[in-house]
Amino acid sequence: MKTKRADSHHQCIVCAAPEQNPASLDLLFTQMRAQQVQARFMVDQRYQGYQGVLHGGIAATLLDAAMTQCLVAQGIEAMTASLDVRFHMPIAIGSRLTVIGRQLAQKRNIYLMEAELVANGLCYASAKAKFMLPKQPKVAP
Ligand SMILES: CCCCCCCCCC(=O)SCCNC(=O)CCNC(=O)[C@H](O)C(C)(C)COP(=O)(O)OP(=O)(O)OC[C@H]1O[C@@H](n2cnc3c(N)ncnc32)[C@H](O)[C@@H]1OP(=O)(O)O
Repeated sequence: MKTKRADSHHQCIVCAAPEQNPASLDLLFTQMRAQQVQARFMVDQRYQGYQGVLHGGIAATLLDAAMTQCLVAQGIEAMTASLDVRFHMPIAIGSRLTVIGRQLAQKRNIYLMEAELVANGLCYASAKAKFMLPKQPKVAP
């Protein structure tokens, strides 16, 4: 089941429709099971850092987004409180990635999440993160 583009982040750099944000990576997540989502991402040369290699910041953004979207799909609009990324192998321009996010646990108001960037059955990057619901409005007035 495709997840809806939520009103809370309709101009999101990761998942907005291009008419809402021309710079969007235009990811569309699918809910695979209760606490897991995934999306496909074609690594094109706009996203490179070192020549021919996906920029690590973009890889981290994809991982963060998958975990966020896993919670959003459950109606939980939480903020990334901490993010620990491991870059296992360089990701070549031209790769077709599957971006997977899943929930591991909830401890009080903290959601423990993990995510992976996978291609050809190999995990190129992974992350663990903690998400929290903000007590205050998300952005300072
Ligand atoms: C494709 C889908 C895209 C969807 C939209 C895109 C969103 C993508 C995700 C993001 O990028 S969100 C933006 C990046 N993140 C932020 O801007 C978060 C900024 N930080 C905050 O808003 C707050 O610090 C936060 C909500 C994380 C926590 O604020 P609180 O006021 O609720 O917590 P507080 O600081 O009072 O601490 C409460 C408890 O949580 C604990 N805590 C806080 N941060 C923690 C942490 N990182 N890890 C573990 N514990 C933590 C803290 O120690 C404390 O423990 P105790 O109750 O035992 O004293």
